[in-house]
Amino acid sequence: MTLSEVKTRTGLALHEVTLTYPDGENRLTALDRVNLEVAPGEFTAVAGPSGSGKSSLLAVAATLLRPDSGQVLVDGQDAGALGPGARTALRRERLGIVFQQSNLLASLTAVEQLLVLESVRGGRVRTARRRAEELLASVGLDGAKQQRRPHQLSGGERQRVNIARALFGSPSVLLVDEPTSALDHERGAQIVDLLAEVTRTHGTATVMVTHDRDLLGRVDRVLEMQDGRLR
Ligand SMILES: Nc1ncnc2c1ncn2[C@@H]1O[C@H](COP(=O)(O)OP(=O)(O)OP(=O)(O)O)[C@@H](O)[C@H]1O
Repeated sequence: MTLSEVKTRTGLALHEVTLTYPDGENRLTALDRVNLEVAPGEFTAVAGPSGSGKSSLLAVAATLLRPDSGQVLVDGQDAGALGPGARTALRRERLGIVFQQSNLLASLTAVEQLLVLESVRGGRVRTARRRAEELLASVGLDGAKQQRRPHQLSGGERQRVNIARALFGSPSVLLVDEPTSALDHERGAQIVDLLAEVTRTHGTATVMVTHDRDLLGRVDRVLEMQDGRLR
């Protein structure tokens, strides 16, 4: 049994989360008493206008920003109650993050993008390589493409590598920021369908932030962000 199989998975919960930023003399409220629960295997989209707080919501859920008040629970663990080391461990072991901008390393092949995480963690290379290859194949990248560097892949293929990399640590929670912004409609739809599929097969509690309303029919639930409020 692997470590991931013994994880207790309850997904993501935000309770009454408020986040403010400094704004001259005042504070700007980016998140205003936000409540959100996403169960394992559930794919939730958060839509809303520019500046409504979507990226702030993801950053707080990713435990990268600490809210002014309220709780962020990942598999029932209160991120705010953890010290920096334990919070980093929580992020590494339970959270998968797909950023808007592909932040793949230019000099590494697709398979190495995943393995670099494993060498940081000190795992066994051969087992890790097999897992990386299987994951890349499962998101639609065949053997030859797994050996390509980012500039030799299309935007959609790079996004597939990002998704496989986010899944590599067997996360409970998958956070995805505007995954289709660099893609045309058809390729964007394929990426959202892929996210729906990995949410089912990997059982992740998935939250996707998006501007693209045409894609919202493909998710389990759509929530609207407006002026820092979620409904
Ligand atoms: N580091 C920061 N310092 C001060 N204000 C910020 C900071 N980051 C975001 N904001 C403000 O917080 C509010 C929410 O921003 P956020 O980036 O979360 O919105 P968004 O919905 O993701 O927008 P977009 O769709 O344009 O990416 C905005 O008014 C923004 O100007």
